[in-house]
Amino acid sequence: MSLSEEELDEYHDGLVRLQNPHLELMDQDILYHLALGSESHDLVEMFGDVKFVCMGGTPKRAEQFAQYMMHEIGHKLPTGTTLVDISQYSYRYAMYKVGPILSVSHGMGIPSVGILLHEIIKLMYHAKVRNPIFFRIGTCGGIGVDGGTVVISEEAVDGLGQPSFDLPILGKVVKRPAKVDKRLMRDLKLLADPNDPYPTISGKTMCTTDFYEGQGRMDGAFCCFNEKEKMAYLEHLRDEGVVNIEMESLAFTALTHHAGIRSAVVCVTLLDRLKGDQINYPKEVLDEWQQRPQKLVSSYIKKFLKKKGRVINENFGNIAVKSPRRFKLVQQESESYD
Ligand SMILES: O=P(O)(O)O[C@@H]1C[C@H](O)[C@@H](CO)O1
Ligand SMILES: O=c1cc[nH]c(=O)[nH]1
Repeated sequence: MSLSEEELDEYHDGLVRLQNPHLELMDQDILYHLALGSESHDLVEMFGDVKFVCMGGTPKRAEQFAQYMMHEIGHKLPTGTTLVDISQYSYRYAMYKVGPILSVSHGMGIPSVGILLHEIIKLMYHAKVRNPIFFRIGTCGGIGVDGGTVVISEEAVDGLGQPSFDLPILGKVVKRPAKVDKRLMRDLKLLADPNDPYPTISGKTMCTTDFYEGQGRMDGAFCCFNEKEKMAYLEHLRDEGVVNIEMESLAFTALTHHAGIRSAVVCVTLLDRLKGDQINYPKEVLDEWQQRPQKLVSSYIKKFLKKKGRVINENFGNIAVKSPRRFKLVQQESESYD
């Protein structure tokens, strides 16, 4: 059961609550896929000032977003240090911290983002983070919209059009509603720059468990339908209000909502699926497109920090830096951003 609005309101302190009584009984909690632990690391010291958790599929995007945000908020690293992947020894996900921003890769698909969310939500809990906001910054296929369009998800549905994340647990299907935070979604929409040479729209996102047949593609190793059937399906999706298809929004919105964490999904379309299956734009074009959702999320973060009286162009919080022997944290200025 998710926390109701009233229950959330009771938690004035904004701390992340876990709905798992068993964790309290454990001596330590090993966040295995992040290469972190509640006893081996001082998680409050390392992550206590996090306000934004931004996720995308690839390690490269996580690093690029961290570098970009470093520039955008004027975050300075101590002389002689570089940004490091805090989770590099997990060999699974990549994670960078830039002041109040965590930039993490989630891999492809619901199982991968689901595992990461369990551990990141526990990380928020152990670190005593208050009121964090999560973003998925991704790519997708558009339905009736050109490549390069930025899509903010209004709702997420599965491949059968159901707005819930259904997970078999102990032999029974547990349904968790895939709810987008409407206020966050509207705030993001208002931040779209009318001078951008590309549209920013919102709509229904379909989240599939496959990139090929599951998204109605005919260019996979297998295909069990013909062009006419495919087009009828994609046009049906369009008529149902689906504007894009990707592979993580369902678990992302459902698990953040279940944890009482505000979240939004912002993806760029890499093609219009009504026009084809293959992504054949030049790499430079695709790279530029992938920066578009980052720009929107950056506008939100910068506006938020300004509103909270945090001056852009100052150094923020704790950052992970490389030391000759091991990662260590350099304490700069510990602040909370709730
Ligand atoms: O965030 P990314 O670009 O990984 O999102 C989509 C959905 C899948 O993870 C992947 C398929 O190419 O891209
Ligand atoms: O078509 C696409 C493009 C990116 N990601 C997807 O899941 N589908």
